[in-house]
Amino acid sequence: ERSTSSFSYSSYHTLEEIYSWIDNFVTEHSDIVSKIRIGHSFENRSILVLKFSTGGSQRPAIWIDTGIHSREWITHATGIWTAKKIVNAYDKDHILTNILNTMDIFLEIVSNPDGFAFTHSMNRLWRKNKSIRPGLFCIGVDLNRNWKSGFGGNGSNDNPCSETYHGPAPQSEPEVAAIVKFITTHGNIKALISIHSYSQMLMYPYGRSLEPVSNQEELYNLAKDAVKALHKVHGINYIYGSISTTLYVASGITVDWAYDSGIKYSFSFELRDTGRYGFLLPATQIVPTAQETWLALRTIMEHTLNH
Ligand SMILES: CS(=N)(=N)C[C@@H](Cc1ccccc1)C(=O)O
Ligand SMILES: [Zn+2]
Repeated sequence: ERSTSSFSYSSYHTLEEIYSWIDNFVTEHSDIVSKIRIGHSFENRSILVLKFSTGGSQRPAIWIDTGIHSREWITHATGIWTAKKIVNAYDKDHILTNILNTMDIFLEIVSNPDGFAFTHSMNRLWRKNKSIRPGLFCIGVDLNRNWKSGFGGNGSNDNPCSETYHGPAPQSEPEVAAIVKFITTHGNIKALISIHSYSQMLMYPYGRSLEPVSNQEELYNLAKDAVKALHKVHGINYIYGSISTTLYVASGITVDWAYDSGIKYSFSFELRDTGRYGFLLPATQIVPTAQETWLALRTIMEHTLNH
């Protein structure tokens, strides 16, 4: 259909539905949103990023990705709701308006399109991408272990059949290479937020080691403020801290690469829930989850704007 007015923000959608929503959304809000194709997936699907901008050129920017793990459907749904929230909040919410009057926001909703299509067609719990290589009879690389920083270290696996298989080399996967190229070429990304599910956690680097990052105190306090803002909405509790101390050691991850590339405000969310439904979170929780997550995202973006 031609407009987003019939699109349900409280339902899960297929890849095709999301891509056509993106086209309609950009058409309807062309004054503030544009679509950028930053690359293609292993199976040659387009990798699309929404750019929110009120002017300028090469403004300092915020990067947000959802759906790196294809089975984490709540993250794509939260990304879609957040896109709609940004266009509705501009000129109404003074914090978001201040952010967008100075910075751009880049939002990649389907960061693993091949895996996402596969969760709809064959295997709802598929996590990795769908890359295949001669001589290997297992499919897919974990796109949250394929980054250069700490590549191949503890908390990643060199077995292609593992759910945390890191791939043959850093950025070997086109889905990761596309983001690296975009962020490196842009050169003015000030914050990166990579959204996963589930566990209800807000974390920052490092994952690869227990060593604290240089601005650990600042990130800890920012995470605390963000989690407090989130809690106010529906009373949901998040824990927060560095990845390695809060969850487990994980190597070759998005936020470690971002941090080591100079993006000092790098965070990873684990959205709802804590295990009752897990990856199969009911659609009735999409809007509540997105509403509370927005307050945490806005807190991080506001801090980035002011520092
Ligand atoms: C349940 S899950 N796969 N989203 C957990 C996710 C935790 C994590 C997030 C960010 C950085 C490092 C590690 C992962 O293992 O990739
Ligand atoms: Zn994940």
